[in-house]
Amino acid sequence: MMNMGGPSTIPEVHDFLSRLFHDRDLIPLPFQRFLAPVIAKRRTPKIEAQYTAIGGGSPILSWTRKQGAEMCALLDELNPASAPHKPYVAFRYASPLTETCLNEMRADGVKRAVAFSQYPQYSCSTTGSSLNELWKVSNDQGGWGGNGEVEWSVLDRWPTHPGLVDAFAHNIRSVLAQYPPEKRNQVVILFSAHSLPLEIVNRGDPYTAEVAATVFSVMTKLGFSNPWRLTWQSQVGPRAWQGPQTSDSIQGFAKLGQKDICLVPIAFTSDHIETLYELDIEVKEEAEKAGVHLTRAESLNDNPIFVRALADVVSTHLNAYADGSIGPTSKQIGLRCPGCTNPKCGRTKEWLARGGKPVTA
Ligand SMILES: C=CC1=C(C)c2cc3[nH]c(cc4nc(cc5[nH]c(cc1n2)c(C)c5CCC(=O)O)C(CCC(=O)O)=C4C)c(C)c3C=C
Ligand code: FES
Ligand SMILES: [Fe+2]
Repeated sequence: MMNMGGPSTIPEVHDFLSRLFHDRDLIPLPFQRFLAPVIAKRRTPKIEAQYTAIGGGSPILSWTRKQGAEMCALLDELNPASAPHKPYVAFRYASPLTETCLNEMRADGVKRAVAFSQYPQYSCSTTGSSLNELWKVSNDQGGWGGNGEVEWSVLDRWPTHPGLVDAFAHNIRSVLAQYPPEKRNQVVILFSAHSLPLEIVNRGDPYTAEVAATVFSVMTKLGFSNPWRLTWQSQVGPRAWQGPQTSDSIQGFAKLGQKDICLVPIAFTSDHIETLYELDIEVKEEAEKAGVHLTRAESLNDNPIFVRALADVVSTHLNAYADGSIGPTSKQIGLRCPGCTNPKCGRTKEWLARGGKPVTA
């Protein structure tokens, strides 16, 4: 289960930010090795305060472990032929890192594994970075797992999986049910996803289109019961990012007289500072000042519909792989972005297409 991860405790915040700012797949900086530590150090107090405000750390590891355990219990029933199934967590910027994950798999003698991205929508800056890291750690000198020790397949995206869409629709309906019937279908459903720098969007990154696909599937499931928009949050730094921004959009709607808004975080499946701090504290305060009554759909976390969806995504993949109707990767992952200049992408994708085996002469 691959994801970015988050600091479970306050003392882990600095190392989390340091790894994040060192990642050239996420943020290519000039003089990265010198600038990354400086920016990470400067940003640490602010981010520590945010994690303190949400209870002293990111809940992502505990949610991921719970999701993994429940998903595998379901998988043992659904796919007895490949049982027992066991979840391993590989975070990009926080513990447990890819290295720890592979060491655990090695100790357990794992021979078959699915690299399962926990980002439903694919971006080269998120899932792509995690896969590049998997290549690096498993292929580096002394690394394990990248030379045929493990038969790998990849679940790189699942933006419109019916179970995922159902889980989002269920959480939205639960919030709408709290409104009086005469207001219920007037509430604006405001889907909010983490933004991307426009350089990445314009390189041809699939993320914005896949997020829009999730949103459209959820609205289809809801029978287009309400007006809706997709907006983008959490931009950092001076570069241009995909807009419109979530907070600006709420202010814009307020000016237009639209004062009932229900926020839906659509590109991350567990709670994290961007829901618990940015949306629930910062954005909510600004909205209230503008006279907007803001509600939020719960994150998917351990929603049973969502956990069943995770099991179904994997089960369907295992069956299709076993009967030969799919290979180790999706067709889509083989196609690099038209503007890609990152040699790591090519190397990782070729290795994954071989199911994690070395090149044979
Ligand atoms: C699908 C989700 C995410 C995308 C896409 C994404 C892209 C992206 N992020 C940054 C920079 C930062 N992100 C930070 C934290 C953070 N990012 C996401 C998700 C996505 N990011 C999450 C869930 C979190 C919080 C982790 C948690 O609490 O569990 C941070 C650190 C916080 C801060 O300093 O503000 C930075 C920096 C870029 C540049 C980027 C696209 C290239
Ligand atoms: S940046 Fe998208 S494939 Fe390299
Ligand atoms: Fe981010």
